[in-house]
Amino acid sequence: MAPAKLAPTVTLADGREMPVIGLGTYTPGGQSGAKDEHGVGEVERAVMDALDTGYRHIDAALVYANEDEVGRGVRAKIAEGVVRRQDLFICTKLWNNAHRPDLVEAACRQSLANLGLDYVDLYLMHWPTAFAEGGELVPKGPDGKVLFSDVDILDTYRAMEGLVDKGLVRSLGVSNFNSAQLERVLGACSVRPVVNQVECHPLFSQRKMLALCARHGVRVVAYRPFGGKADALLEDKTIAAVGVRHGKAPGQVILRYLIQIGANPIPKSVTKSRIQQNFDIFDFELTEKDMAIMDGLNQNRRACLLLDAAAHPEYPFAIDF
Ligand SMILES: NC(=O)C1=CN([C@@H]2O[C@H](COP(=O)(O)OP(=O)(O)OC[C@H]3O[C@@H](n4cnc5c(N)ncnc54)[C@H](OP(=O)(O)O)[C@@H]3O)[C@@H](O)[C@H]2O)C=CC1
Ligand SMILES: O=C1CO[C@H](CO)[C@@H](O)[C@@H]1O
Repeated sequence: MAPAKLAPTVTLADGREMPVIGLGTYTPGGQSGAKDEHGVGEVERAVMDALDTGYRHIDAALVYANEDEVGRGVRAKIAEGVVRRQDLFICTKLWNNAHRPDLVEAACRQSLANLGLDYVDLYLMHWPTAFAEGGELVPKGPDGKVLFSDVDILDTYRAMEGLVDKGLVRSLGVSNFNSAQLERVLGACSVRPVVNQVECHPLFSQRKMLALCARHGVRVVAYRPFGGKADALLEDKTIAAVGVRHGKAPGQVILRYLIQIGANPIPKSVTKSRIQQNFDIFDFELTEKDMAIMDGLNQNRRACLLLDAAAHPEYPFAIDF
């Protein structure tokens, strides 16, 4: 097989390189997702298709309950000689029920065991909201309310810093942090967070977060780049019209837009043709006029509300950004 053409990379604040686009792996339902006739899970297959296509950046999380599939896909392509571990950028995330400092290393080791890898390139605090520690991913009381914990985000982050010293993790970052939470970490850390992974798409373009992150040398990784089903961005006529001028599909216009505003999208797909389409965005550029049209779609509207944490004192979306 001819070597795949790779995506450009951005240099993170710690000097490491991150491919500007990654593959998302969140499938509602996680591991229970479809398997093919050979018993290969849809996410495992998607990861293999993505690596064949040229993706080198994969976004995973413990809570997606499919790190094992991600790992199998990655290891299969390493074994085939399609990729080398050192050329990959694998991200995974610490879940809310393991924020207590003494639990952080075990949670990271669990992710590494699930993935079958010795280290990840990026480890994120998934949400800034600690849940009650222990077994359940979303622990609930008898009244059905989510049980929280009062572990401070700085204590969790400091424990994550220890993972870098131990070689389990190359870079650190956060996710779903608002401006105050991000600046608090930046003001107190010894290992700087290089990424804040947040929702970002044409309806929620995150210009303020992008500007803040740029000032601090933090990259914005754009999750839910297509805005979610309810928003039907992929069927939006304005975006489609921009695409027609470039011979590109709406999804490609959206991904290009995100990259041109300085965000790094991680579109999820388990469909080979879409995985390929989403990667085929490096042969065109949106013009200033296209960008103005796309900017005009912003409604400051989130799709991902993290409702399980809505009553948490650190709920991130209670302030402007
Ligand atoms: N940090 C956080 O809190 C969060 C992180 N994430 C991360 O971001 C990733 C992406 O976000 P996600 O919520 O999955 O949503 P996306 O915006 O990536 O949308 C995924 C959906 O779009 C479909 N799709 C993908 N490409 C195309 C295409 N070219 N044409 C038409 N349809 C397409 C997929 O279908 P199909 O798969 O069937 O092809 C799937 O239904 C996640 O997978 C996860 O890794 C997401 C949410 C929160
Ligand atoms: O990463 C994630 C994937 O999507 C979920 C549902 O919207 C989020 O809750 C979560 O943060």
